[in-house]
Amino acid sequence: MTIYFYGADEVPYGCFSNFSTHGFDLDECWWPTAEHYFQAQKFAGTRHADVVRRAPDPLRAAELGRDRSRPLRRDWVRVRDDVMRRAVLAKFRAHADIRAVLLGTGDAAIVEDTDTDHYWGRGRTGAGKNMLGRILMRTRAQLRAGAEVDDDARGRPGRRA
Ligand SMILES: Nc1c(N[C@@H]2O[C@H](COP(=O)(O)O)[C@@H](O)[C@H]2O)[nH]c(=O)[nH]c1=O
Repeated sequence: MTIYFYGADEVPYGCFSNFSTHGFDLDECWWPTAEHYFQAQKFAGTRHADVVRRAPDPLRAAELGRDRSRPLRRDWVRVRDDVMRRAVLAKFRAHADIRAVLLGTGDAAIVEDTDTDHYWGRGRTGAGKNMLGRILMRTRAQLRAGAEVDDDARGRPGRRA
């Protein structure tokens, strides 16, 4: 089975979108959405990162992050997947309700269903890299493994893969 998502308002999988309003603490700051965190990291270490963090909504954060009149950090292409992994993990760690939605997808494939993004999503042809979907699936596996560790720590038998 494959789960497709895109719009943040879709039920039940809109919470997989980086535009969903599920904030979290990371790097000693509060981030209103994963999109705010992701876009701000393009300018990490500069004042503009904080401008992006304080954007009124994720769409504005994305606009600010995509504004190429501001220089991107030089290592962006190398670090962007890790930035996205950290954002997605922090988001799902912070919210039990959406963590349950993610864990409830079992082993289904998760795909960001966008025509326009061939890297984070499936892209126009469907052959896109789907990095956001892949990161969600990896996060799901990490959260599942973490739950097993917690079970063990409380002396209960943990499920093992
Ligand atoms: N969901 C969603 C988008 N997609 C998001 O855009 C981000 C990639 O940005 P960039 O690497 O700057 O092109 C990433 O979080 C991807 O999931 N873009 C939008 O304009 N609207 C939207 O509703």
